[in-house]
Amino acid sequence: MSKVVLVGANHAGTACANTLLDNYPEHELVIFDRNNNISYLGCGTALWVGRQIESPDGLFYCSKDVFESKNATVYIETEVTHIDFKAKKITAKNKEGKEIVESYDKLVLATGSLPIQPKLPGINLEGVQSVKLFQDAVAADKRMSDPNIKSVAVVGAGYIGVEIAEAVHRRGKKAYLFDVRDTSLCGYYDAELTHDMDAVLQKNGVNLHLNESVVSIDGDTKVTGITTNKGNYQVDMVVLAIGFNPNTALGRDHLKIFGKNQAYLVDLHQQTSDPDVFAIGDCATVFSNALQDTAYIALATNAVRSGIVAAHNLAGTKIASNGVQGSNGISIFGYNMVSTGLTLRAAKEAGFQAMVTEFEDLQRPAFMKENHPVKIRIVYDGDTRRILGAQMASYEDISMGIHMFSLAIEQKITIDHLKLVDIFFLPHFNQPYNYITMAAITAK
Ligand SMILES: Cc1cc2nc3c(=O)[nH]c(=O)nc-3n(C[C@H](O)[C@H](O)[C@H](O)COP(=O)(O)OP(=O)(O)OC[C@H]3O[C@@H](n4cnc5c(N)ncnc54)[C@H](O)[C@@H]3O)c2cc1C
Ligand SMILES: NC(=O)C1=CN([C@@H]2O[C@H](COP(=O)(O)OP(=O)(O)OC[C@H]3O[C@@H](n4cnc5c(N)ncnc54)[C@H](O)[C@@H]3O)[C@@H](O)[C@H]2O)C=CC1
Repeated sequence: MSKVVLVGANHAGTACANTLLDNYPEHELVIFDRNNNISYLGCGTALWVGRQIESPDGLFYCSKDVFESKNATVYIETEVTHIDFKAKKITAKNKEGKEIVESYDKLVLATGSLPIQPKLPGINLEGVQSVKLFQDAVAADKRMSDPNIKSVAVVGAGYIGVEIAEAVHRRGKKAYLFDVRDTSLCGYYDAELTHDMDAVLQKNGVNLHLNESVVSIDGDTKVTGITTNKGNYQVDMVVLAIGFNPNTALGRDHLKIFGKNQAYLVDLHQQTSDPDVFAIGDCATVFSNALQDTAYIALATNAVRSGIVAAHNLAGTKIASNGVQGSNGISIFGYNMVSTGLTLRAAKEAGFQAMVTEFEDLQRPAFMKENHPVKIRIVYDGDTRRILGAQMASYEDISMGIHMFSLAIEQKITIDHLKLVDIFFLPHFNQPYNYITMAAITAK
C-alpha cells in the first residue's frame, strides 16, 4: 500500500482518482483542488451561454462527495503552493489561509492549463474575460443578460472563440470574431474546409475579422471598444480565446519539460523524469502517433485517458498509453466539422512529403430525400503512404466516421489499404461508392 497525493481534480484528476479508488482501494489517496467545483465540462459553456441548453446543472459529472464515499481525503478550495520533491512533501493553503502539509509516496500532477493572457493595453478592464472555469461561464452568462452589453469582441477564432461567437450571436448581441490568421479553426483543418466555416459564421451574422491583430482594449474602467491593426470597434465586452498554456509552475524547476511550451514531459506511462511523479492531462505532453513524436494537445479526451493510464501504473499495473491523434469536432449553426491527426499544412511543417486526397459527395444516394453534401480530406505521407490526418465537414452528422481515421493513424494504416476496407452500405446511411472509399481510390 502506498500513499498517493493528487494535485488537480478536474477531468484528468477525476479520471485518475476514480480509477485508483475503484480498482486499488488499498492505496491511500489525498486529493487537492483549488477550485470550489470539479469535473466542469467546459464544452457546455457555449451551449449554456448561447441557451442551446437551459441550465449548467448537467455539466458536472463528479464531486468531492463521490471521492469521499470511496474513502479519499479531499481538500477543495485548497491550493498547493509548494512541492519538496526531495522530501516528498507538498504544502497547500486552504481558503481560510491554513497551511496543510502532506507527504507522498507517489505524486500525480493534474494541474491542467491556463488561458493565454496577451500583454495588451486594457487587458485588466472590466468586461474582459476568458472562458475556462465554471465561474467564467457564470460571469459571461451574467453579462449576456445585461441589456447594456450590446456588442462583444471574441479574440481568437479557434475552438473556444468560434463556439462563443455563435453563443453571443444566439443571445442577440452583435458578435465580432478576430483572428490573426487568414481563416478560422486553422489549427484543426485546412483552408479548403475552414473557408466553409468562415462562410457559415458570416451567413449567420457573426462579424468575422481575419488577418487582424488586436492592438489594445479600450475604455477607462470598463470595456468600450477594441482596436486592431485595421480599425476600431465599439464593443462592451471582450472574450479572450487564444489558446492554453500548461500550468506547470509547481514542478517545472524539478521535472523535465517540453521545450515548446513547458508542459511536463511524460512517457507512455505518464511518468515524469522523477519516477515517483506522474503528470496527466493539459499539464503534460502526449505522444502523437501522426508525428511519431512528443506533442502538446489540450483536450478533455486526452486528459481522461491519461488519468486512467497513470492510476494503473502508479498502482503497479504496467499499461502504456496508445498515444493520441488529437481527434476533435465542432458544430456551429448546424455545420459539423471533425478532424484527427495532422492537417496538410501541419504535416508539411513537420517535414513529411505530405499529400492530400479529397472528395465531395452526398451522404446518401440522390434518391434519398434527407441528404447533404459531405467534404472529406485525407492527408498522407507521400513516402510511406501512411495516413497522417483526416478532416470531414457537412450539415450531416458525420462525426462517427472520424474514429476510423483515428484508429488508422494509430495503427499506421496506409492510404492504399483504405481503398479496400469493408465499409457497409445502406441508403438510409450512405452510398455504395462512399466518399471515404472514393477519396482513398483517387489518391495519387
Ligand atoms: C470552453 C471550453 C470548451 C472545451 N471544450 C472541449 C471539448 O469539447 N472537447 C475536449 O476534448 N476538450 C474541450 N476543452 C478542453 C478541456 O476542457 C481541457 O483539455 C481539460 O479541461 C483538461 O483537463 P485537466 O484536468 O487536465 O485540466 P484542467 O481542466 O485545467 O484542470 C486542472 C485542475 O487543477 C486544479 N489546480 C491547478 N493548479 C492547482 C494547484 N496549485 N493546487 C490545487 N489545484 C490546482 C484546477 O483548479 C483544476 O481543477 C474545452 C475547454 C474549454 C475552456
Ligand atoms: N470542440 C473541442 O474539442 C474544443 C476543444 N477546446 C480545446 O481547448 C483549448 C483552448 O482552445 P482555444 O483557446 O480556442 O485555442 P485554439 O488553439 O483552438 O485557438 C486559438 C486561436 O487563437 C488565434 N490566436 C492566437 N493568438 C492570437 C492573437 N494574439 N490574436 C488573435 N488571435 C490569436 C489562433 O490563430 C487560433 O485560431 C484547445 O486545445 C482546444 O482544442 C476548446 C473548445 C472546444
